[in-house]
This record gives sequence, C-alpha cells and structure tokens, in this order.
Amino acid sequence: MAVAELTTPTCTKQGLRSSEVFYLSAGTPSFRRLSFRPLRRTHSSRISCSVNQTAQAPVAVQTKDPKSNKPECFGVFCLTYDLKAEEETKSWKKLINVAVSGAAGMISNHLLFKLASGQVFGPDQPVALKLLGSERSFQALEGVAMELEDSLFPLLREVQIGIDPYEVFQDVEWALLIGAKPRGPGMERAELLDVNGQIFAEQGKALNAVASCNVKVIVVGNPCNTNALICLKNAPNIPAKNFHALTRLDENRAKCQLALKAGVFYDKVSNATIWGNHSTTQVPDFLNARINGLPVKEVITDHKWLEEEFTDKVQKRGGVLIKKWGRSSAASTAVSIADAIKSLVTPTPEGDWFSSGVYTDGNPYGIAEGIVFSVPCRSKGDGDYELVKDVIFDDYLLKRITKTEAELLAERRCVAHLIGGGVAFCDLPEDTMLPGEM
Ligand SMILES: NC(=O)C1=CN([C@@H]2O[C@H](COP(=O)(O)OP(=O)(O)OC[C@H]3O[C@@H](n4cnc5c(N)ncnc54)[C@H](OP(=O)(O)O)[C@@H]3O)[C@@H](O)[C@H]2O)C=CC1
Ligand SMILES: O=C([O-])CC(=O)C(=O)O
Repeated sequence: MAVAELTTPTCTKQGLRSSEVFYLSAGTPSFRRLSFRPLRRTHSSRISCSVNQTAQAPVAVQTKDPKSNKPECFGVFCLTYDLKAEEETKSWKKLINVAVSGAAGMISNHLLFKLASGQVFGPDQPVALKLLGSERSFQALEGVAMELEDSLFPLLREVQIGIDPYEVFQDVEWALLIGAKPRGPGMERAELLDVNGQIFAEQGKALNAVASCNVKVIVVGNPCNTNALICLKNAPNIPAKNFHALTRLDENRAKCQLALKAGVFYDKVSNATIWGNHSTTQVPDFLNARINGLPVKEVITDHKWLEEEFTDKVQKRGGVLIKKWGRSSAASTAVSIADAIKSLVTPTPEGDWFSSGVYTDGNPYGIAEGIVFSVPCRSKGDGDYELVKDVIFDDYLLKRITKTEAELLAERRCVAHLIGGGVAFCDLPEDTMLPGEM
C-alpha cells in the first residue's frame, strides 16, 4: 500500500509542570472517604517531547481553595492514587489524559462510558477524563461524573469537571471536542460558522497554551471540518496534522448501505472513503471501496443505484434519523468517535484504510491546501497517520470532490477573521446542510 507523508511541523512546547497538587473538593456532596491511599495525581506523559519524567514524592491532600478557578476533581476521583504504588498492575500503561467538551451532551453520554471502560484505548490503559462544560451545564456535568463514579471502572483513575478550557485542557493527550451550538430555527449557516468558530478559536488557543504538545484533537461539533480548521489555526504550536474532523460516522453509514445492497454483513465491506466535508456535499466513494475484497462495482452492478440512491442515502442519513428520533445521532456518533480513536491507536489492517477529515497541506490528490478535508488514512497504531496514495478517480468522483472542496473553500472565506485570514467574506455557493439538517 503506497502512502504519502504529510509535512509535520515539530512540536515546540517543552517542559512539564514541576508538581500537581491534588485536592479534595470539600463541597462535593458525593465525597466519600475510601481506604486506599490518597496521593498526588500522577503526571501525564508528553508523547513526543524529550522531557525526562522523574518520580515524585506524594504530596499531602489539600482542601480545594474556594477561589481557585481549577477544574473540580470529582468525588471518589479526588482519591486518586499513585499508579506506581503497590496496587499498580504491572501490565498497565502510563495514565493518559483525555479531555471531552460538551461533556454533558448526548454524544458524550455514550462516549464517556466507552472511554472509561477500556473499549477505546485498551484494557491496559488507565485514563483520566477532563470534562469541559459551561455554567449552564455544570450541574449536569456533576451528574455525569456521579454516574462515572457509580460505574466502578477500574481503568478510570481521575475525573475532573470544569468550565475553563485553559484548566481542563492542561496536559491532555487527547481532546475530543464535541460541544457546539446547534443551528437554531432561521439561523443562517454563516452565523452558525461564526458562533461555533468563536468556540473553536478559543479552544484552539487553550490547547496551544496548556495541552500536551503532541495532543491529538478530534473535532465533532458541527460544522466539524471548518471548526477543526479554526481550532488548528489557533494552535500553531501543535502539529496541524494532529487535528481531525469526525467523518467516521459517515464512513460507517456508507459501509452499512453497501452491505445492505450487496446482501452481506458489513464486516465484508472495506476501503470505504468519505471525501470532503461532513455535510450533504460529502462524497461516499464506491469506486475504491471493496466487498469481500472485490471492487464494489463488480459486486453491485446496479451502478445507477450507486450514483444516485447510495450517495444520497449516506449524505442524508443523519436527517432521516432526526425525523424518526426527534434528535440527532448520538449513540452511533459515539461509536464512530471510538472507532476513529481506535484506528489511530491500533495498526490499520493490511490493505485497508479509514476516513478522517485532516489538514490538506501536502496532500497527494490535488485537493486545495489549507482546508480540513476527509480522505483515506492509514495508521501504524502510534496515534499518527499517513494518507493513502493509491486510490483511483473517475469523472463522477472528481466532479463530486470538486463540489465538496468548493464548499469548504467558501466556509473558509466565511471564517477568515478567525484564522488570521483578514476580513471574512461569506459567499457560500448554496445553503448546504449538515447531514442532520435536510
Ligand atoms: N461529526 C459528526 O459526525 C457529528 C457531529 N455532531 C455534532 O456534535 C455536536 C454535539 O451533539 P450532541 O452531543 O448530540 O448535542 P447536545 O446538544 O446534546 O450537546 C452538545 C453540547 O454542546 C454545548 N453547547 C450548546 N450550545 C453551546 C454554545 N452556544 N456554546 C458552547 N457550547 C454549547 C452544550 O454544552 P455546555 O452547555 O456544557 O456548553 C451541550 O451539552 C453538535 O454540534 C452536532 O451537530 C452530531 C452527530 C454527528
Ligand atoms: O446535523 C447534525 O447535527 C447531525 C450530524 O452531523 C449527523 O447526523 O451526521
């Protein structure tokens, strides 16, 4: 499988904070004294920074300063203990810090329990969850944390809740950015881009200032491609390559429709790519996809169905679901976020690939640079990825790719003021929709 390397800027942030104080949140009603030793929080590792981590003596438990703006450690998770101590499981890896924004929302309500259970990062990977909410969602965030407590996940070593991204993103190695303002009735897409853009510009700045220098960022909140672009442009110290817009749900939807039409179970469908924007211009690629290892077009000979119904079904699947459910896909989105992470932390099966919205600089397909565009990727399982080069194009595919590319370029013009690109000029070609809006 030929792959293309993207240019990766070097990670410039250096150094670890010398110590972290761990505190009991005295006001937390669910605080319970447990029998294990309350010690300092263990340091997170900065994956690619050449910084030596030294073991540190436990520090005394402190009462939270009521004036402190720090995120709250929550209930039983304030009683974290040193993983190097006697109870450490020898086979466990070093704790990783995972931030989730929109943590009191519907998608997070499914995702957090997957992250905490070991289904995503693996059964030997302890995790610390840093949950970002807002003043309006703070109580709900406490409710989420209480449910996490009551789930008794062995791998879940810490939970913090907070409303300040500069605190919540401290040292995180993964940031799953889900929280975003939904498009309200009568709201123009340009307005949605601007309102959400402000959120992602701020979160990009916060990640740049306090996250691990090699943090991996998955933007879910819509419009996710352009939000991811805004986020990365506001985080110049973090490699642009580390930012993803979630298009894995679209890939999973495409696989399901191909399997249904071919009369096979969906594990027989591989090499499915979503090109472009997570919107109704997205391009589910049936030219390169395979069923039982054969090109889709050899297995599904009804090419009219592929070009018309299949494409339309995948593009609008989210909207059809909203009509049935009365709300947008939450569980399947959470599953697809888990899939997206697993695809980066486990080696891609030989010959296969996965879709992700990534920064286009240096891409081998001739797609415009400087946007976040979904393409086929492969990973060695180290959190990084490469672009798959040996894909084929025909006129149909190229025409569709050009349309979704034009939409993303127009979205970029609309948010120029948020990405250091001067004055914004919003000339969206047509009022294209999120998958859930049709
Ligand atoms: N890329 C993809 O494949 C998919 C993306 N999505 C998108 O994911 C996002 C979250 O969906 P879901 O969890 O179902 O939504 P919910 O409405 O359940 O939760 C989203 C969270 O976003 C936060 N939020 C709402 N308004 C604002 C605002 N003005 N400013 C900042 N944050 C806000 C809220 O958190 P708080 O109050 O704490 O700020 C809320 O908890 C949406 O943008 C949705 O369109 C959904 C499905 C698929
Ligand atoms: O439009 C939405 O909010 C939901 C969405 O992205 C999808 O279902 O793919």
